[in-house]
Amino acid sequence: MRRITPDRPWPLHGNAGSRALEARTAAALPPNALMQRAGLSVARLALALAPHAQRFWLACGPGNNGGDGLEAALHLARWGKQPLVSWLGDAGRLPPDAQAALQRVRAAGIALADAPPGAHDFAIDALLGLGSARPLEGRMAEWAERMNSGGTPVLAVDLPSGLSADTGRGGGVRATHTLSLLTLKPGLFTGGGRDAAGEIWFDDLGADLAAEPPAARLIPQPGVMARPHDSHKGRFGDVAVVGGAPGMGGAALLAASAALHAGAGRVFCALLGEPMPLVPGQPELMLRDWASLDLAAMAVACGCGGGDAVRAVLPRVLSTARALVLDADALNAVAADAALHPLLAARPARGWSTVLTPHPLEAARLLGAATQAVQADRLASAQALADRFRCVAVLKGSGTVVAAPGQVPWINPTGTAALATGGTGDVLAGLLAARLAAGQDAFEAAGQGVFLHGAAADRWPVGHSLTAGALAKALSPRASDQAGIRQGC
Ligand SMILES: NC(=O)C1=CN([C@@H]2O[C@H](COP(=O)(O)OP(=O)(O)OC[C@H]3O[C@@H](n4cnc5c(N)ncnc54)[C@H](O)[C@@H]3O)[C@@H](O)[C@H]2O)[C@@H](O)CC1
Ligand SMILES: Nc1ncnc2c1ncn2[C@@H]1O[C@H](COP(=O)(O)OP(=O)(O)O)[C@@H](O)[C@H]1O
Ligand SMILES: [K+]
Repeated sequence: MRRITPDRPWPLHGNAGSRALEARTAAALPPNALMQRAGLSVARLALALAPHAQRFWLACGPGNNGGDGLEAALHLARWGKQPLVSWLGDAGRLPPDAQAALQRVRAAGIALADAPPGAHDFAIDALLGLGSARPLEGRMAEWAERMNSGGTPVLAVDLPSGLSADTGRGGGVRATHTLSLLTLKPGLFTGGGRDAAGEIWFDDLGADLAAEPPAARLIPQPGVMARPHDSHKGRFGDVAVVGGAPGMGGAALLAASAALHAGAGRVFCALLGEPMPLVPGQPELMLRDWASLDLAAMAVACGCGGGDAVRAVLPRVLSTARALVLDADALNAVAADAALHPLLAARPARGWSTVLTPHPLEAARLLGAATQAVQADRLASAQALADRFRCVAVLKGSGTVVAAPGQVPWINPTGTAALATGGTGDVLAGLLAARLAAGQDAFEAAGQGVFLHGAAADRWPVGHSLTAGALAKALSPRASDQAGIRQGC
């Protein structure tokens, strides 16, 4: 068992993959062994998290997730703790493993209540796991609410009850810790999952994770891109930011600043239709008329604050830029103008890379769907975007998803709601363009870029508000170096 950190590209398995691995693992073990392992693991983590707690409330549901809770109660009782078991199952309809656990609990003389205890020191949520099929209601909803408002730590068994393993939708219990069993589930890391799950722990219970293809992977900590002594600015590539329509120049300048701080060799900025401003404090930026830029020789970030003006430049951008990040108004223009789609679709055949960086509303426009539908299954939505436009799609938000045709999607474990402030998306676009300019593969650049963008927010000092301008400056490779980001992926 271990706490999950982004030290490797952890495979994530959804409901079907987890069930397949469960069947495979259980088949190689004596009856009930898997659930007994699960129960022991839950009890050990509960004890480690709260060594001085006495009263452990175990809220156990009607299936095997409840069975895990019952097995945990047996261990806690053996270790001299007081297990307070509330159970809302039906003995006649229990699956066999949970039935065996119930008999063992009864044989041990542990009482089963049909209501929560009056007081407890620690709560274990074993109401629902993979079998969660509909929103919590009735007693289950009441018990979940009791855990949420109980003022104690809450350890969710396998999943916070009500949360979809596949999508991170739904929910009910808001755990402080989740012990994911057999597999790590994508729903823990995206959408509502990160808020519901708290700190994530994992026990594979002996499963061979490689035996089942993952639905996604967690982005691991990238290594620092080496800058050899014998190098010059040409080696790190040129970035051009094309955007910043009247009144929105700041967005383009933020992207340009991010590209600069992320290590691009030279950064050009073309503001659409606005007189050339001076950029105080950022003299390194080269402000140019967009028509004068040799887009074929640069990585281009297009659309940051582009307004309607970006529509006019997109045909040339799409048919000349070899490495391209499309953000914000460029995405809205693509969504609104089907005539641009063939230009976008023609890019992969020319060996050119494209990264789309929509937030959920922009993704919804591109897919012709509602934002809610996009958020309801973020992995599927990102994959649909990638497949439709044959590019790398970065669906932003909590647990950003990075998808590409024929690839296992990434989910980003870094970043917080501190990023929910104007301009941080422009910063991401500039950062990704800098990585493309350095010659990185687009899928890898997108994955590593979103990781570093979120990581910069994660190490933001408490009490200092995060602004996009300051975030851009915190992207320097040395800043992540100081935070110990050294391992390769
Ligand atoms: N079979 C085994 O030996 C093992 C099972 N494991 C556990 O088993 C879990 C999966 O077990 P199950 O497939 O039995 O599923 P669950 O225990 O998650 O729930 C299934 C039951 O809940 C009911 N249900 C679903 N949604 C409900 C709702 N909103 N309100 C009320 N009832 C609802 C279903 O009708 C069904 O009776 C995993 O998440 C994991 O915790 C693992 O620990 C590994 C070992
Ligand atoms: N709650 C959150 N948790 C993690 N990351 C977030 C959260 N909210 C926003 N972000 C990140 O902040 C950035 C915001 O981008 P975007 O919505 O395009 O903002 P803007 O258009 O103002 O630049 C994205 O990288 C997104 O993933
Ligand atoms: K649970």
